[in-house]
Amino acid sequence: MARRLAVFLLKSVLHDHQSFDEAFAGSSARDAFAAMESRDRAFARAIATIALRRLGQVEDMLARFLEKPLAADAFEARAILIAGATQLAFMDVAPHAAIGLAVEQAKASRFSRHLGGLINAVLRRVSENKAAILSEQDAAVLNTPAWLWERWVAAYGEATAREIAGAHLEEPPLDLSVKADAAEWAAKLEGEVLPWGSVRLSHKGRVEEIEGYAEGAWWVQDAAAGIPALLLADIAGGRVADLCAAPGGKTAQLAAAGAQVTSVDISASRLRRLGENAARLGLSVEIVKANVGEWQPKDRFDAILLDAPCSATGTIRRNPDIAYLKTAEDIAALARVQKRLLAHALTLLAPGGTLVFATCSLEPEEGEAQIAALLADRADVRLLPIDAVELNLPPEVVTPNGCLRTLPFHAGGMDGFFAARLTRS
Ligand SMILES: C[S@@+](CC[C@H](N)C(=O)[O-])C[C@H]1O[C@@H](n2cnc3c(N)ncnc32)[C@H](O)[C@@H]1O
Repeated sequence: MARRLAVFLLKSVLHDHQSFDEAFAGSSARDAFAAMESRDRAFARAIATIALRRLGQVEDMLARFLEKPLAADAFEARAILIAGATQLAFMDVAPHAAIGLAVEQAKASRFSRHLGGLINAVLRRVSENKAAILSEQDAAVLNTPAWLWERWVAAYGEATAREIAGAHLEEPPLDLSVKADAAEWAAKLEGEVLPWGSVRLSHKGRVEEIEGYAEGAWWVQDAAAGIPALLLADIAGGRVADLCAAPGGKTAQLAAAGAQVTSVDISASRLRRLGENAARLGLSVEIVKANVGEWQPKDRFDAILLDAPCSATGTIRRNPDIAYLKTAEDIAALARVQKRLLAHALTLLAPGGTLVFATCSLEPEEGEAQIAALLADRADVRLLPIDAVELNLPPEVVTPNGCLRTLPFHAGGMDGFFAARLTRS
């Protein structure tokens, strides 16, 4: 059953272009997967996630033994082959189990029944030849879609692009943001406190079962995602707008720092989650459903955090499906949205106030270039440079002009984030 779910998840992402998390969440509502034990679901998730992290290598292996490419409508057989080869090459699953169950699954399906023999032959050859193939593959290049590889080489140089791609192969740790007493919680949970206050756990389990979850002592948030809110210093008692706020990781930080927070988002369902999260954490925030590009509050804000919608290529390590769901056109379209939201957000800032613009993208159009264009355009807007020492940040995450640029391999692994701190006269 685990293999069937893994194949369903791979088909959902690679063929139906659905997000992995949506497909995984939706799968439990399907009769076929409803009764699965959580251990099997976790194994299915592992197969599909590793397959997406290593997709280029896996497809390269398969192509070596397929006499001709599979027909376009053989997407189920393709997913069965990918799941099977992933188990053989990257999960140390016994060949008779990985191959036998793949063939069984194909034979039980009216779409793939006729390909059972081919699947058997190809997976056998993968199993026999995997060590030799792995030793000659260029994992970084193969596992990064070509258009992203070209962009990252252009933006960061080849050596850094290789480090980015390398980080995408690693299973990320679980990072928490803590309401208070990070050191105490790190000790209790046997984690470590990172210098800017996030707590990192190496062991994983169901988040809801970890001590402190139910009492609202902490929430899950990548260590890099925890930095933008810290850039708004001295906000206790101030009026702060968190724009594009749901599900509320940064809202929680701002509220825990003592600000009066107004959280704005366009999505009702995501705002519902924000409300639930704030309630669990015992934090009080004002929630507004609005389009940030048009929102007209009564008063201006002392501080604003705009965590704009973006391509999220900085989160590929946590969400490897993103590499196969996003396109270059998405980046251009999102950059236009960000420009509009940022221009409007600046109108909501009190003169002399501070605005942090953030995206979890590796693409300069959604970060460095966005801010360079704004500063060239607007004499009334100024960059307030970030000082790594001020927040105990590793020096490599601050750019020469004082913006935040984290990359997935920084600090033992973190999301790729960009942030700029601005003020308006
Ligand atoms: C990167 S996520 C925000 C994550 C959030 N800041 C956190 O820390 O938990 C971007 C959010 O922008 C919202 N969004 C997208 N376009 C919007 C718009 N025009 N106005 C308001 N919210 C928008 C999405 O619904 C999504 O929740």
